[in-house]
Amino acid sequence: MSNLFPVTLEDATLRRAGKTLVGPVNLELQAKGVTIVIGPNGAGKTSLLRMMHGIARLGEGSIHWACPPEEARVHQAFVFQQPIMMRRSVLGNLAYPLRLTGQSRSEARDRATRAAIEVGLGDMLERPATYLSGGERQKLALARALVTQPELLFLDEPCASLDGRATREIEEILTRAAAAGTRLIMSTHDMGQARRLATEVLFLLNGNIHEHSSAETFFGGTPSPQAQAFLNGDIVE
Ligand SMILES: Nc1ncnc2c1ncn2[C@@H]1O[C@H](COP(=O)(O)OP(=O)(O)OP(=O)(O)O)[C@@H](O)[C@H]1O
Repeated sequence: MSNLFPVTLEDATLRRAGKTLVGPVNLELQAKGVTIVIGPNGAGKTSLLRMMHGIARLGEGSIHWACPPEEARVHQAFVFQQPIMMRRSVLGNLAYPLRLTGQSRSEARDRATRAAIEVGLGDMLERPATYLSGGERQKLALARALVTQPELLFLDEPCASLDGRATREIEEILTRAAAAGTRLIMSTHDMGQARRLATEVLFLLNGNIHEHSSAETFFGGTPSPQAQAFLNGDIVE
């Protein structure tokens, strides 16, 4: 069970160059589940995730975690659409964050090896991360994010440029992480993926949350008219 939740956003707003990218957002997220963030291009999905994680500095309003903010920071991780790899082996990429938390070289190596096996990279331990395929890189990025056992994991379209097989494998890893208690907040353009993973949905329009509902309500036929239009593939503005 997470110590970070509930998290409450009060009029949280992100601005850049005089433009409001997202907000004011008022939202409370509970400790359990998989929150899928969807909406048209430019609706503010990435901006919302970055603002919540703290990579993008809040302009106005506030974000309250159930624990001190420094603690909340330590217990969360972020996976980007384009994974950033260190110029090290698969094992080196996975061991590095563990070394930063103070684990000994051999502890970090053992844990990193298990983490690689868990995501199906067990036979590539010594391969330079820069030699990996797109799907393998994203699995490594996920393993690296999960290896320190975060309570909350943000993911920004992690399967955007992956084929069906890699997408399925990533979804299996995410499903296992969620079952093991990691709270997931993830944006996607793939409505099939949203249906497969979501327990609740945040539907964004024009930088704001237009709808926050359970996956059952959202996909079960009773979303708002704009959300229904989006699900139908209509252009929504
Ligand atoms: N650093 C920035 N400076 C100025 N404008 C930005 C910046 N980052 C994003 N934007 C703008 O903010 C809006 C929201 O962008 P964001 O990437 O959050 O949307 P999104 O829903 O994730 O879009 P997509 O589905 O296309 O990835 C867009 O109009 C975008 O052009």
